[in-house]
Amino acid sequence: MNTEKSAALYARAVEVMPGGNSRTAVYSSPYPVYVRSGSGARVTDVDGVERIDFLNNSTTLIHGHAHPEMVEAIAAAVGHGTSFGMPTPVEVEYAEALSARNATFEHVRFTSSGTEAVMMAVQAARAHTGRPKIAKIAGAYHGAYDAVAVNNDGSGNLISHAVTGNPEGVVSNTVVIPFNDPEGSLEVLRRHADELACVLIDPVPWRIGLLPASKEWLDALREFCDTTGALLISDEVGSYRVGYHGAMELLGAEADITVLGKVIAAGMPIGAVAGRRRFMGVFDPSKGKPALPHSGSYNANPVSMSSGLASLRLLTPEAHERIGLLGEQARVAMRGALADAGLDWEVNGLGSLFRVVATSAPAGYDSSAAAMKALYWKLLENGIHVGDSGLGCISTPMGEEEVAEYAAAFSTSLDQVLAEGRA
Ligand SMILES: Cc1ncc(COP(=O)(O)O)c(/C=N\OC[C@@H]2NC(=O)[C@H](CON)NC2=O)c1O
Repeated sequence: MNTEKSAALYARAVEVMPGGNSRTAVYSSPYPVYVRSGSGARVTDVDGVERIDFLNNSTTLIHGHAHPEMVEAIAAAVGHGTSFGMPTPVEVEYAEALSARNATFEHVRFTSSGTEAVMMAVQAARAHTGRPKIAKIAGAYHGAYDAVAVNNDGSGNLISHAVTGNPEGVVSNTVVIPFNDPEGSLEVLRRHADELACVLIDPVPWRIGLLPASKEWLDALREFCDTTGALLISDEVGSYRVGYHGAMELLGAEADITVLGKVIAAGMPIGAVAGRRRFMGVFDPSKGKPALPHSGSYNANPVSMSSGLASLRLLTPEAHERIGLLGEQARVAMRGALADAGLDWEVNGLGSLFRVVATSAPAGYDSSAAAMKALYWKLLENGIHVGDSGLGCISTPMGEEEVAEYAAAFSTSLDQVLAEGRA
């Protein structure tokens, strides 16, 4: 596989950036493949190699690359100015459209990333309740905010290990609960009940396997929060795309506050906090100094707002259903290829999201992760881009042809990985 130009770019990058990188998720060893452009479901790298993009920037690009309606909306917005020290009409229009997506989105507020939206949702819960502690799922990822950068690496154990440098004063206010384990979760939550501001969950947490939350577990969390006054926060930055009204509605549950990002603008920087009025009131500056002041130079900038409005217009119930069916086709095809290869790996996901979970190391590989990384590179050689930890998704420009191409490449790449392990 020709990656000469990527190698040359990386050699320059390491001179001016730590490890030549600005985003851990896009680093690959020995160096990442650099992309030149994207169009629809396909991307072209700097060496001219075209691939079908099933990663879509960590599932953000639900309408693929350079969708004509998205480009038109963003270009028109840019032509009138990229940001202002005043609100713009499109912020109101987009807030109305987003609020209409779910009955619990009574009030919405915009940020420029999912990380910021998680941070503001947690701070809102702390401001509303006056309590310091938060609970999160063991192993789940919620972005870079230090209060949630605790036990977020997919390990799943209940030890509150944290990212390097996270101070004890932060880590001690974050407790972790076992995913989809009602009794185990309640045992932890009851121990901290009078100090808990919120229970923060991802209803389809990708780092611990991309399995959906069970109704039993969600009901147990809902009842705990109703009883103790802690807020139930659903972080749907990644999982919102599983249903027109979002993941919690699809799973038969309700959150007090929902965090959104990625697909709600599908390409421009975005984050959103959407919740019941009584909880969002901490942000309200119209009745004197707000309990929780919150600003950000690009919050609700008209380019992101226009991108968001275009994305929601394209995200119809029919579009959701179609990409959900294609997601299931991809999951079934991958399970068949793994069975044919004699591998016990899992294929999980919901709707248009999927993830291959390497559960064992094939012959010749010293870990399942090493085999997964080998599969990532083989798929790149075979014309497919998907996450190096197995995460992938369907975009609206895709059809059965792209899924068939993916299935064929997945089967071929799997055989090549196993053959190399045996060699
Ligand atoms: C549930 C959830 N909450 C918050 C965030 C942060 O949003 P962001 O600041 O807009 O990236 C995210 C962001 N990205 O998650 C997808 C994926 N998750 C990851 O763990 C990796 C990083 O490590 N491999 N990179 C990714 O982009 C998220 O999934």
